[in-house]
Amino acid sequence: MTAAAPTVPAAHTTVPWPQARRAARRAGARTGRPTAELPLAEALGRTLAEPLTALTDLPAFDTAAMDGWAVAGPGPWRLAGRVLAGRTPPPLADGWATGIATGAQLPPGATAVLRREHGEARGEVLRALGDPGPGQDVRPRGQECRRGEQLLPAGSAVGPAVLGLAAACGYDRLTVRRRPTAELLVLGDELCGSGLPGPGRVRDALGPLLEPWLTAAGAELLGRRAVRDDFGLLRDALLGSTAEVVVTTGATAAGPVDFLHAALAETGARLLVDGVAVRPGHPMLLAELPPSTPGGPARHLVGLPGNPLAAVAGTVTLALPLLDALSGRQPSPGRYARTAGDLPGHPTQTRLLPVRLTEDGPLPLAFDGPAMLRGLALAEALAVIPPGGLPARSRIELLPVPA
Ligand SMILES: Nc1nc2c(c(=O)[nH]1)N[C@H]1C(S)=C(S)[C@@H](COP(=O)(O)OP(=O)(O)OC[C@H]3O[C@@H](n4cnc5c(N)ncnc54)[C@H](O)[C@@H]3O)O[C@H]1N2
Ligand code: MOO
Repeated sequence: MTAAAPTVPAAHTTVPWPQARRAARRAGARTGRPTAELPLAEALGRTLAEPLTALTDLPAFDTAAMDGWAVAGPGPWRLAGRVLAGRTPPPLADGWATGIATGAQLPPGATAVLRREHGEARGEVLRALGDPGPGQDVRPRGQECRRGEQLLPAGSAVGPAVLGLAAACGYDRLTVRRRPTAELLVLGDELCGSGLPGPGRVRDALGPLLEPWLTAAGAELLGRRAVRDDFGLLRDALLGSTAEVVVTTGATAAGPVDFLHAALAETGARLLVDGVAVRPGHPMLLAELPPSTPGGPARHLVGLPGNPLAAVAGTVTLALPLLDALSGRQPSPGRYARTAGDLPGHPTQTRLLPVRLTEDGPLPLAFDGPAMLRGLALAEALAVIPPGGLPARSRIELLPVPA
């Protein structure tokens, strides 16, 4: 039998947009995160749980920076042998030179590298076309870092460059934050998961959009479920989810079958954000769910409005800052640009506008209605227009779009 929904008004104690974003970050930062030690390739996209400290001097030995000759003392030199990369060379006595390759270890006693194009070898004698000063074209041991030196702080995102640096200084594994688990619940009887939309039927656009976006934002997605417009089914879906972050779409407003507020009240959830002064997306919400096991970690629910661009606004405002904090990432300083012309705003609410980025500044795109994705699909950012709008040449914040 279908459970009757208790009457819970969508209270919508609307907060300013910057405050909502901060609340989401704070909620995630309060939650302790377990760590995992993973092989380098698996650490990609995670966050460092500990500072990255050099395990060795870099370079680990005095290295030839150019192809040519390692020389000891001033020239001309007597020439003997050669050193290739990967070998351990014997010492070089004063007045001697030996052929050397870029990346090879400098022989003990060598004072510089003479580039091939700067020297002339005749038989066993090497002359310089201009004497190399001491240390010329040598990368001295420890030039980039010393063993034990901190290279990156905890909280740094692990991208390909961090993997390269970690490998260069001797890491096989990295200690990273475990990814927060997430589940996506797509609400709405009118939605269909395949084929053409028809009379009264709407294709679920948010499942395909949010799944990869949340994953790219650091979540380990446990699954996506379609939930019918039924109070009991929604309540049970919330109670049954084990995810640390439950993301719902739709049912945030006060329509006849918008059961999200009622279901949250029934599960004992605490609303942290209930309505935000932003267009689109104002009915978005953030709640703290009771732990799925007594004493377990805090869980959260992000309620995204059903209108697709409003859901995108909810994602950048609440879901991404929450996932960022849960992933242990340091707050990013943000991206900014200068506006070309005036950008009109809402009198009291922040506007989030899909824009293209041009040399002159961000340019608003057409088809930016709350139910539309056509503008967003061309957008390179969402521009943040504070209440009242922005005059030309203003600094404007840019938020990420799904990529
Ligand atoms: N009386 C009022 N009505 C509404 C208000 C309001 O302030 N007073 N706010 C409007 C705004 S703004 C939004 S946004 C929506 C939010 O509604 P819900 O979160 O309850 O979402 P639904 O009613 O379930 O759906 C709204 C709309 O979006 C379509 N939808 C839903 N899910 C999907 C999906 N996965 N893929 C594509 N499209 C989806 C749905 O079919 C509806 O057209 O409320 C307004 N109403
Ligand atoms: O917040 Mo609703 O976002 O505009 O359509």
